[in-house]
Amino acid sequence: MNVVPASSLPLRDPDLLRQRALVGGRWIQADGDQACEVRNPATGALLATVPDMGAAETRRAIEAAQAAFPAWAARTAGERAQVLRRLFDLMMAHQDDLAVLMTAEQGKPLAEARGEVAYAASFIEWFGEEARRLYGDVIPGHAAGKRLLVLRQPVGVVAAITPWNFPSAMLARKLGPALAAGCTVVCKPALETPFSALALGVLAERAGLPPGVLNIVTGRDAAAIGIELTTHPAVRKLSFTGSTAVGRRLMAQCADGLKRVSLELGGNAPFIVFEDADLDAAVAGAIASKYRNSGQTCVCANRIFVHESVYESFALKLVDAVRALRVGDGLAGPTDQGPLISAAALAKVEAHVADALARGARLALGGARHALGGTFYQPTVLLDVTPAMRIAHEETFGPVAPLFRFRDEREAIALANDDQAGLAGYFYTRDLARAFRVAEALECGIVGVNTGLISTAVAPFGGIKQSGMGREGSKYGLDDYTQIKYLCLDVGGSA
Ligand SMILES: NC(=O)c1ccc[n+]([C@@H]2O[C@H](COP(=O)([O-])OP(=O)(O)OC[C@H]3O[C@@H](n4cnc5c(N)ncnc54)[C@H](O)[C@@H]3O)[C@@H](O)[C@H]2O)c1
Ligand SMILES: O=C[C@H](O)CS(=O)(=O)O
Repeated sequence: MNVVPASSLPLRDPDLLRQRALVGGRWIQADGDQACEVRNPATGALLATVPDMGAAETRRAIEAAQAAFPAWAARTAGERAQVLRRLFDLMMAHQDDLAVLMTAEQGKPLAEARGEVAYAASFIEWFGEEARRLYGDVIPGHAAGKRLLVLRQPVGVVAAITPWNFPSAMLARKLGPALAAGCTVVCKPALETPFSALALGVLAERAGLPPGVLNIVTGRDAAAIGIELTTHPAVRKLSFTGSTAVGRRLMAQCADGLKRVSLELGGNAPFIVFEDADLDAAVAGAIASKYRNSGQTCVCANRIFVHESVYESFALKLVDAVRALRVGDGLAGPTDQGPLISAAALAKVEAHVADALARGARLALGGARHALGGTFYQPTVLLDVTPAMRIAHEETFGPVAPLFRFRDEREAIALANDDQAGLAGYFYTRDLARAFRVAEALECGIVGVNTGLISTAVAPFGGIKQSGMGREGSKYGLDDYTQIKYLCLDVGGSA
């Protein structure tokens, strides 16, 4: 097996590239020493391997997390906060190496990868601070001598399953609140992108996280690992980020054990350009929202609705901006767009474009595989798209901007809400009254008004309808990892 030696990646700290899983504070192989290959999606080169684990190793990871829970939960909030602060500092100190690992395994531009590392680290920082403010309540008694207290306690062992598109941030968005609350974690990263998670495991150890508090299992049989994570009685909560189909299945698997579940699922974000919009700002917002991570983003603009009176001028401006995007291998030089994660992802993008063109859409730019080959796809703009096309109701997860027309505000809202997804929505207008009307009418969990970038650790991130439940980030993000305990004390009547 011609494994690309770790030294072939420009890492200052090669130890961050781990080819072992983390269970109970030990870096281990799979029980049968079998391993999975991980390849660079930009070049197809073999990067390294990770253990091909299954139910047995996952069970041991859960047992390690269970054993570590009492001591970690008993640490003071300040002690947990200090460990999280050290982890934040280490992530930022190793930002460049973590970004190289991410671009190598996921393909995103290096600048975006650096940005994701900082974004991921901000969740660790934010929840390290929030750990100290995990307040309860004292409630005025309902009867003489009664004293009522409300405690917020950690839920216990948390199973975290994360996707490949933001391999560091999607894990940190769970690790931050879970560890801050006093929970312990068993994480299963996507097989396409395990190294970002494993590198976080290395830094967590260096930050002083005790053995067994964070466990990371890898393997090609996600279903087998998932069944263990969703049915083992010691797991009290599942936090999942990924497709709606898998989220639905995992929620069902958690039902028998009545495990707490939070789901960050698929999106189909509308991006509405009203007739009074600042078109240059709207184009900049559309580029930022649509083409970030080559369109492989849950909150990216998946449907762009433009008022008929500005449709042509917006389309011309957008095409000019998309034409300037630099496509390439993020480790070979400055780029704005990388490869898609897999051949299957490429096929879905091609199918959406073909279906739209077959049903009457016009191609304004792109529309074919990129000359770089592999899974690179040309940044694409489609015109005259209608709700009859697949691209209107399926998450494309690729660099394709489909432009729809609308006549008035009522129609725009109806078109935007005509979907089972409800994660993010965006619109551009200069009218303040309209901003509130439309923001309140959109059926989604996150709304960007005159901006295409909404993601931050300080705000609640999550969707409604088929886009999931629960929120990650913000003070609300702790709710998913804590449970309320009510104490009723009878301290006796007056002296
Ligand atoms: N809402 C959000 O915050 C958010 C963020 C990122 C991605 N996503 C969504 O994730 C999807 C893309 O990511 P993906 O392709 O990795 O999604 P996916 O659902 O295929 O995989 C997500 C994770 O689940 C694992 N998995 C797959 N089948 C499983 C099973 N049966 N049991 C246990 N684990 C299983 C995968 O190995 C991976 O780790 C898109 O739909 C995107 O919108 C949502
Ligand atoms: O893909 C979904 C991620 O949540 C993207 S973001 O970076 O959090 O916006």
